[in-house]
Amino acid sequence: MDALPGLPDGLLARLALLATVALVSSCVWSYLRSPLRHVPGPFFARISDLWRVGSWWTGHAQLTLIQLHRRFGSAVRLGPNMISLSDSNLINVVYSSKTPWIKSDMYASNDVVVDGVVTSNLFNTTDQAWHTKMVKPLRNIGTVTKTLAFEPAVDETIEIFCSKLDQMASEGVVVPMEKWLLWFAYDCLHKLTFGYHRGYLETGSDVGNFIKDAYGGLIYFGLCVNMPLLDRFLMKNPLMKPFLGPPPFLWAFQQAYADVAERKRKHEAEGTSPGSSDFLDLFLGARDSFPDIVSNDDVVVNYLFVNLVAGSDNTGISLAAIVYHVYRNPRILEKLRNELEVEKVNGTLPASYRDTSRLPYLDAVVHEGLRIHPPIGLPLERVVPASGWQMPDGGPFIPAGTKVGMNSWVSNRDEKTFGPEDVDEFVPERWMPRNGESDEAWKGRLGRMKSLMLTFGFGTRICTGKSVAMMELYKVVGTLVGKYDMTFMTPEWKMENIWFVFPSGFDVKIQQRR
Ligand code: HEM
Repeated sequence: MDALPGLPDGLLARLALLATVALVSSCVWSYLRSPLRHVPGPFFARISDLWRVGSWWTGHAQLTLIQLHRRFGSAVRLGPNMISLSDSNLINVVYSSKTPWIKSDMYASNDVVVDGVVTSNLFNTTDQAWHTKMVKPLRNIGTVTKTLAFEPAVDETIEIFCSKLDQMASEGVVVPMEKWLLWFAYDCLHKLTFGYHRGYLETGSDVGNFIKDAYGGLIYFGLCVNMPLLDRFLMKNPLMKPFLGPPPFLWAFQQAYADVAERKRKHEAEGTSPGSSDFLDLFLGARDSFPDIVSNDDVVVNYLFVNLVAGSDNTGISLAAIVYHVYRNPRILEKLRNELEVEKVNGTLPASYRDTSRLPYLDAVVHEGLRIHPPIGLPLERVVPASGWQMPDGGPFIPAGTKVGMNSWVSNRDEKTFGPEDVDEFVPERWMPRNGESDEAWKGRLGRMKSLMLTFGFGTRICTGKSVAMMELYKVVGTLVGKYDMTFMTPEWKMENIWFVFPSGFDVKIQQRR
């Protein structure tokens, strides 16, 4: 083969040889000399992150990881510099609030580049000081009282959802339930964020392809999470700019800026102050309490957008998981209906948050769904701090800079915390008092399970939308179970793990109960 024009004869071949030698040496070093060599794991995972990319590619990386932990134990080497942990007690160490370990570089591929500037958000930032500052207004907003102010908007969305279900029930059509629950979650959070529905439920479709675009972004994120180097060669590479097109969600960002401007105009014209019926008003109000943080419209739009993207798929998938498992188990469905009837909660539908959140069996069902099918299906990575970390129970010393993560699909199946019932099965009874268990012992066990379930994250980076999400889950599950029967049209649903574990094939015919 001729040398490339401009390159001396043979230089290309020598460069290729040099690169191969460097790569092979790094693999051999990684395998033989790495300080992590005593942590067991698949052979290829020890030498290259490509092993993780391959596992992700299959679409069921969470199931592979469960199997790996059952084979190798509580610590598994997932990459040359990455360890996965399964012991739910270690959540308190890795995600501790007191001395937080920072998020790893896997999150950086979620940054967007706008006009050449890399922009982070609350979810993906690895800058702990910036996060501590930016999260303050949200912590203030996420109180239970503020969440209750959102309830009428959730009710309105449930009513639209039920009117569509009533219509589909009377037509006898097959309902792809996981899609409708996703549209519910997107519409509900859009209403809570901007004060109006985007129209997913009304039209029964993905308006403006927002959900499809979000899915495309997640595929990219999920790929780079496993090998962050790829992001530096792709999206964050200036040479790739001509091939990338406009930044994702450009039109949705423009719409968000227009919504903020319109709301400010409205308050000015009417002489009103921002209230608390949606996040947009809450953030405009937060400008007074946190003027140095919520300093301009860019910050407000950043908060609103991350809410929408971080919260919608998560809630839709969780709803689908809970509803699927309940309707697949007639015994559980019956027991839940009895509780709703005895407590007279199904007298008023949509079921109220105050009524539904105090029902122990509904609470058990919701937590069991969140435990067995958490929406996020890859480890939440953190970096071991400068002091290094001595693993417990005679494990090896893990040096500073190592990436360590827990996957909630794995830690939520930790038998020590969530057993002795079969941890792979949907058994809400694990959250209920056992025969002969005192009230005090049950409450202690319940509190421990709830605090060690990783579905919403933990510590300083715990989900800021948890109380809003829980309100949606209790109310929607309470309402559906009270109002509808479902007949399954497929033997089983399928799952695809790209970062979120999306279900498909939850096809049912529905009948109104009354
Ligand atoms: C069942 C539903 C939900 C689940 C399971 C869930 C789960 C999570 C998890 C695991 C994290 C932390 C990820 C990490 O450590 O890397 C997170 C962060 C976040 N979630 Fe959620 N989420 C849900 C709903 C929501 C909703 C409804 C909202 C908005 C109202 C929301 C907004 C956020 C934000 C803004 C963050 C970043 C927080 C920070 O780093 O300070 N989430 N969520």
